[in-house]
Amino acid sequence: MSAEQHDLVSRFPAGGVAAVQAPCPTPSGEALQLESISHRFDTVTAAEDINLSVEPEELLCLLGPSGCGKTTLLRFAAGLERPQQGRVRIGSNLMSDAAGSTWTPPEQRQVGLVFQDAVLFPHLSVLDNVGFGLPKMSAREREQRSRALLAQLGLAPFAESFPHVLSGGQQQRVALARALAPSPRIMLLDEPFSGLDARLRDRIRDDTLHLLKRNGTATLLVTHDPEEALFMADRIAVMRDGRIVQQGTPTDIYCNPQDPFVVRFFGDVNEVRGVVGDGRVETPLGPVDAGHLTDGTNAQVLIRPEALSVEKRSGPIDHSHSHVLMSRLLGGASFIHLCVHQGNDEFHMHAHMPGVFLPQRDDPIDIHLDQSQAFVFPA
Ligand SMILES: Nc1ncnc2c1ncn2[C@@H]1O[C@H](COP(=O)(O)OP(=O)(O)OP(=O)(O)O)[C@@H](O)[C@H]1O
Repeated sequence: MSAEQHDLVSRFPAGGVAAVQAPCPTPSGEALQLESISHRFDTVTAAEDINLSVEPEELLCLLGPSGCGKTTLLRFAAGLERPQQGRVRIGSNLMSDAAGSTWTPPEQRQVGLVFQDAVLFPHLSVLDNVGFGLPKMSAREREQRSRALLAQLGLAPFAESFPHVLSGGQQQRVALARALAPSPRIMLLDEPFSGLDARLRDRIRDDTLHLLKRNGTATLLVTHDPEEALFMADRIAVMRDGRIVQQGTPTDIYCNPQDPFVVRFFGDVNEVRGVVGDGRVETPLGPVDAGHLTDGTNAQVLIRPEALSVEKRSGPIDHSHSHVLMSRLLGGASFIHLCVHQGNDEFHMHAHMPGVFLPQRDDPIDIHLDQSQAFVFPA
């Protein structure tokens, strides 16, 4: 537990949730709004004119590489840091305004905070940890609410246990239940699954998603993991260097990326350069529609490996034709290294094929391109 997290837990209950008597009514308008937020730490721009809102019941993922400013935005929402410019609203209430004197401390914001570490009270039972943020409820109501949340997370048998006997994943679920217990206006989750091993992480993500949706809780989730964002989010905001590069539904972001950074951030890509002619760019896999780019523009074409469909050709080994370099089974998909020919040029490309498809080294192949996963940008 970091010193700051210890302080937070001591200052206000439930690991960052202000104590409330009963579930809050759903606020009108956005659950959270960050308006024109800018902030610098010395020479680092952590936030540059950020405008972001989370709707009631919506789960918004802030996605980006380490150091891009995700946690800083979450801290502005929680009231753990004051932005140098801009405003923060929770529900219809102004929480902070850099231009004026408005400032609401974290314990009065009715937010639920969950960090990468569970930060439980070691001397309290699981049940009492979850009920800690509900001091104004009767003991009976508090117990009912806590047990109901524990049951939703499969933790009912551990209600009387103490945190030290729980696994890391179970502790993280208790932290979630505790943050949710007072029905916060918004849950702020900062990489809550990143300390868990892969299989456990998948289960807890799934449990968390269902819990948040069942409770209709607006949530801002910070993550650097694109798969996690796709799995969890109703909407994703992709960040880089303190700026939001693109925001939209997971399908928008994945299938209609507006910037090469967004394409690359979601995984491996095959890159080809060319010049737009007749509204297209010639690639070793055939012509790709250049969209709005005008003829003569130098272009980069980013092609996702799953856009390549590989078929084995019958016939002898012929290195003047596209062929297989190596195949690996990844589990649900196969990863194939290809030598792709275009005239006298050779390109090393990657293909993902569903299921078990493992052509041998040197096998001659035909390749079909799914243009919906090929994206053209100015070079
Ligand atoms: N209190 C601080 N003092 C100085 N620089 C800071 C402070 N807090 C954050 N920064 C810097 O601001 C930038 C954004 O940091 P932030 O923690 O918000 O990024 P992040 O995207 O959450 O990264 P990570 O995923 O690694 O946590 C980084 O360059 C970081 O070093």
